[in-house]
Amino acid sequence: MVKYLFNSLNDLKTFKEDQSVVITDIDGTISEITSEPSHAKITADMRNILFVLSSQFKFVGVLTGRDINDALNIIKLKKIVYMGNHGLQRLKNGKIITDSRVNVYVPIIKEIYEELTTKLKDSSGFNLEYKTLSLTVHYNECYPKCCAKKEVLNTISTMSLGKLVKIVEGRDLLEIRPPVGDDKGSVLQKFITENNIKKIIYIGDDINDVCAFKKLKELSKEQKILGVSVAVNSKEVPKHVKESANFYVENVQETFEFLKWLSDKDVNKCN
Ligand SMILES: O=P(O)(O)OC[C@H]1O[C@H](O[C@H]2O[C@H](CO)[C@@H](O)[C@H](O)[C@H]2O)[C@H](O)[C@@H](O)[C@@H]1O
Repeated sequence: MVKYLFNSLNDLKTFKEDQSVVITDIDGTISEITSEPSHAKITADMRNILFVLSSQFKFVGVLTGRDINDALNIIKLKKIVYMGNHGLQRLKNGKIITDSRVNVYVPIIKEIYEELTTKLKDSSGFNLEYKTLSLTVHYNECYPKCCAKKEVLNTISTMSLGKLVKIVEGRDLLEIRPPVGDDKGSVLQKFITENNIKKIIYIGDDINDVCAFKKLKELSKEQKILGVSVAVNSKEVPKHVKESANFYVENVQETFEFLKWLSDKDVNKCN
């Protein structure tokens, strides 16, 4: 049963130590949702707390559906771990490493982007975010949203290249991705194994974060790690997303409060 995080801080004191890891999603988790994706940003306070935590903890990182350059532009911190395009891109020693399995799909994604742009140009509200390795079709400005989603799915089904890609639903969006690569759960698991992580917190708000929540539960149950997941709630967040996590906070501001609490070494201030 998911618990309100600020009633459960005692359970989380064990994470206030330098071997801990915090990985977070970006949109809706550490940055407020904006109707135009390119307007998303994090506050100076949020940036500061991520910076502080990155010098206290083993790792602090973001695992996002955004292109990694976009994530870098939003976060603007050198010391943290970046995993972009749902883990298809990673930043290592200042260089972007791309999962080589996607190379063959790059021109396919581009062609689908161009075709969709043409086919959806007379329908109002769609916003196409081209991310080289994937493509996001936002319909948050369409009305009704369910029809917009159907329109995109129907349009892709008429394209010959449509059969070669994977379509994944997110918060008022459909993502067109290569059929290779992993979900956020498998990406997180790989990261945990590669870095011998024993204590990890994952924070997210979207359907795509559920795999990460579930993976941490599974690995914790097998006693491989001590992992907790935190869902950032809002009226747009589907109930099952919140219920898949161990804890929830009510909004992005509470994510910040939680990160601040984690960075505070004085455990007596916890409650
Ligand atoms: O895994 P995430 O970091 O949460 O990435 C998921 C998608 O986030 C972005 O879209 C979401 O945020 C936008 C800005 O607030 C908002 O306009 C949109 O409705 C949300 O779905 C991003 O633009 C996508 O590329 C990511 O896949």
